[in-house]
Amino acid sequence: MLLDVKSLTKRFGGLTAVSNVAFGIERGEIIGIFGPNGSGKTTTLSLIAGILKPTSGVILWKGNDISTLSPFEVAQQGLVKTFQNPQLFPELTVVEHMRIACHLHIKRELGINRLRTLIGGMPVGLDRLLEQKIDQVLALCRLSSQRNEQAAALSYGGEKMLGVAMGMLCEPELLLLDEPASGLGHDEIANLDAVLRDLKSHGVTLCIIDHKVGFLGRLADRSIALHHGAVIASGKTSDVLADESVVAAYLGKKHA
Ligand SMILES: Nc1ncnc2c1ncn2[C@@H]1O[C@H](COP(=O)(O)OP(=O)(O)OP(=O)(O)O)[C@@H](O)[C@H]1O
Repeated sequence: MLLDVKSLTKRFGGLTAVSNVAFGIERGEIIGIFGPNGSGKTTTLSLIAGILKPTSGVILWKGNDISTLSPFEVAQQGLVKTFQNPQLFPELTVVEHMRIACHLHIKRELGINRLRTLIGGMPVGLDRLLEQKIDQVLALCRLSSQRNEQAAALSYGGEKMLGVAMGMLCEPELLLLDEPASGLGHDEIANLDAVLRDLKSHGVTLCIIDHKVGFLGRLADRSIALHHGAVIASGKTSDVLADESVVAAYLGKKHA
């Protein structure tokens, strides 16, 4: 098991946002997390990514508890979270954003101590390697033709894809995606679907939260459904989406 979440609970004062959640992720799968607004999806991803600390429970990554690590340390382990709305610099180009995102890659490649020696400039060859890596990831994310465009010129879908591409430069083993399809049109969702399948075929394990049941229903091998912070169904995605309690949670009991 790559990731094993056990009895995960997060309280904000009197509100229990995540309640005793347990699930596992195997290498190479796409896992979907469904749930209506406020059901605890983002909180769960933020706990896994180290952005929030659990009130109780453990998060095992390859058997080691990572629940007390900082987001940076979690990312170094190979778990990277993308944001629903990536914070971009409007005047910087796509490729300049990618270069900024390379810092973690450099640290992993050379080790933190070696990074200190880079302040005076990169070792010969490393910059070329990084540019190659950037080109590969831009191609994978269908952003090559926009490499020299300013972020301000990107569509919303392009901005979100750049967020995914920047996450990919951290070389994730597990990429956590927070609502990658929200706000996207039909063609952009089809493009996203193709990119995420390509990432999977390149060996990246994906954990995706989204409201778009059609999109995630097609993509996710397995899913969990949350309601009021608790898991109400888990298993094969089609079974989870057909589950009576999941339908009731989304549409209200009288429609279920
Ligand atoms: N930092 C916080 N402080 C207090 N309450 C919070 C905080 N973050 C989230 N919550 C609450 O925890 C609950 C779960 O929120 P969360 O954002 O995880 O849900 P979600 O399923 O991702 O919702 P959405 O689909 O609307 O993004 C909500 O009631 C929310 O208001």
